[in-house]
Amino acid sequence: MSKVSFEWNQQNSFVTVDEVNTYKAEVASLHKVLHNKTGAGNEFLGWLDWYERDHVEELQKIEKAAKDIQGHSEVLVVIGVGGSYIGARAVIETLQHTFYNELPNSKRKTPRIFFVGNHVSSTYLSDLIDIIEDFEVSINVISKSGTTTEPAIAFRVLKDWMEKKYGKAEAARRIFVTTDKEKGALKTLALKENYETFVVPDDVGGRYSVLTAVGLLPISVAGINIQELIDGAVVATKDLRNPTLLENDSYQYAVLRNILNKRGKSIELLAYYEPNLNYFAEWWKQLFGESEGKDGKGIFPASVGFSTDLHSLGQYIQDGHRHLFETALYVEKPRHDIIVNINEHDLDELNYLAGQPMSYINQKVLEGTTLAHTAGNVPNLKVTIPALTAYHVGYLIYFFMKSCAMSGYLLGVNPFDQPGVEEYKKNMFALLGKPGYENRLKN
Ligand SMILES: O=P(O)(O)OC[C@H]1O[C@H](O)[C@H](O)[C@@H](O)[C@@H]1O
Repeated sequence: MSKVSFEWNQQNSFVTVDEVNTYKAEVASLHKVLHNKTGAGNEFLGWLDWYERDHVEELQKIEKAAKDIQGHSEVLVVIGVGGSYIGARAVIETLQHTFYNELPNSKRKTPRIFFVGNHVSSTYLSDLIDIIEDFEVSINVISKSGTTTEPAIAFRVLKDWMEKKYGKAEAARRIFVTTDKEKGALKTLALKENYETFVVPDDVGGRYSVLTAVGLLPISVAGINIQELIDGAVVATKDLRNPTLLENDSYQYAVLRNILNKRGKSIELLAYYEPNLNYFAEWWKQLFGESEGKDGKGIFPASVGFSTDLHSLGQYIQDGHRHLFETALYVEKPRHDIIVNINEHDLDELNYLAGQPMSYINQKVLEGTTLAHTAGNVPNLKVTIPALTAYHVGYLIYFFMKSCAMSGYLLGVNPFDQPGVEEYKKNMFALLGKPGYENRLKN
């Protein structure tokens, strides 16, 4: 089976093999640091070989809960933010029908999935309640800490709404909690209310947790085969354990990023050509942004959807400030293809494309863009995905997580913490009058 692969060449990346190879020894040594778990953030390396361990029971428990939800619910509301939100959404949107929630019941056999608790918009929450009102609903509330404000507020409102709609006992049967195995407010509440619980492993940080219960329950409810996702991640775990730089795609990607960053290319654009990858790019942004953006360092991760953004941001990318490099996500085989038809009158002058599949045209968009952007001094890298299947997406997720760990270590930061995100929270708590924060804004 063909695999997810990272491709770069001197012509497009402006980096030579010799330059990459100067990192050979450092990468080999950081590989040991990573796998022997002796580096910064080593308490959060559970994901590194998580997939190879025996998770039969856990996956069965997730699949059973997903079946129950599918059986009695037309809607699943997923409450969470950051790593407790984006991963599940990324995988569902990547693998499911583009218009999944809009599909009529005859075409969508699994519940609609709505996400909330990832901001503090009252309009969104109230519109959500409006749209789910007449449906049978279940909730999966996800929070590793169990105390994050955004999901906590949404859950407080929706718990109340569920209890009014169903009564306490039936609401409890429809509320599924994913949190720490023993501590935190959500765990305490789950015990008190008798909610079914799923565990966020201690040694896996939020942004590395999509292929644990955090992402797998909503993904399974959406009808996606979670075993195939894990299978892909298992193969990636094996493939990307190779310490030799030029034989390890994830390490090459990490090195290329670091070389380009040192040359002042401080913004990376993840460019996707399938709209289904929109939320995958959001997941990738959290992964790299929170992992590397610290100590005054890091590449700012941004994303662009092509060809859409070629008609807006394309101008800047081609001609603006030269601090960009681009990594294309190329899907070799789309889920569906359409052949351009011939037209007798050819008023749109497209007959030269008649008989061609749209995927061929999309591929030429990518090739033309790569040529244009490299000519405009935007180095280009490429990740090829054979097809958007659960297996390949599982592989791709692991590829990026492994790259990110190595990339962070090469940069000299701890890729597994996120101290910076606490700042706004402390100010917000002080401004809201939360006890204990009274002195925060005094000077
Ligand atoms: O799962 P939770 O504890 O609710 O955390 C959810 C998210 O919020 C935090 O502020 C962090 O920035 C993220 O890394 C984390 O994924």
